[in-house]
Amino acid sequence: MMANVAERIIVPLDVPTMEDAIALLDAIPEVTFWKVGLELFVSAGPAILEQLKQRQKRIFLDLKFHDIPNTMAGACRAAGRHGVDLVTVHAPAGGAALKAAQIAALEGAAQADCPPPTLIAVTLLTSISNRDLAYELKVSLELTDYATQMALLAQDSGLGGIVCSPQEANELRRICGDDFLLICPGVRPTWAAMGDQQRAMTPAQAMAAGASYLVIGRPITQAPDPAVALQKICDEIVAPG
Ligand SMILES: O=C(O)c1cc(=O)[nH]c(=O)n1[C@@H]1O[C@H](COP(=O)(O)O)[C@@H](O)[C@H]1O
Repeated sequence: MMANVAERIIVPLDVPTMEDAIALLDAIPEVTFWKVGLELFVSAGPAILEQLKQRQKRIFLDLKFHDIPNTMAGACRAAGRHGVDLVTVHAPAGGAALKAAQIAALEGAAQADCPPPTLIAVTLLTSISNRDLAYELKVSLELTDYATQMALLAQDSGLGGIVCSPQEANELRRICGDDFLLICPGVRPTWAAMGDQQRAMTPAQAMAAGASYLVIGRPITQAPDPAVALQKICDEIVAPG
């Protein structure tokens, strides 16, 4: 039971250097699924992916591509060649870009003779509040309606899933069905600081809402003992207090 729960937690390597990343990998060997994001990929490059493969880890390459179709396709083709499990794009890039990205990711994987990644689209960043959406981004839809439209755009474009807040997960699971991956960041145990997350839920609530995987960073990585924090989160998911 515990092993299954831990396997559904993706931990981001949100650190500045390869050395810091390796120190984190060594500190929590229990983590099976790691996320490589913008900070580390820009600093360390694809070499970090090799480190993860050597350790037989699953890899979420989170570079959140958002560009015109031709550029998205090129980036996703290159990502497909890395043999990673998940790759992110931004849903508001539009249907043509998402479709081109999906086709190109499969082409890249075939060229490199590796398993194709699952492409997932960010619906609306979990750092955006209801108020930000309306007043800064000038989106007149209700937040859940907007996230739903982005999720359906991703699904209709052939992608395998989305990144969404746990607050929308219940509704998006109902609408998109059981075979669609819902990856949920914006996860905070009651004992952790919110930081810049605006639409968060606890790990147990996020799982109950229908998340396929939780992305949990600072509550684990900034804890005095990351392994203890991970265990505490797993315990809280199995037996919510
Ligand atoms: O695509 C993501 O992973 C992502 C999307 C989103 O809407 N919100 C979000 O927080 N993330 C990522 O999830 C991680 C959350 O980290 P913590 O806030 O430290 O738990 C970060 O690496 C973010 O880049």
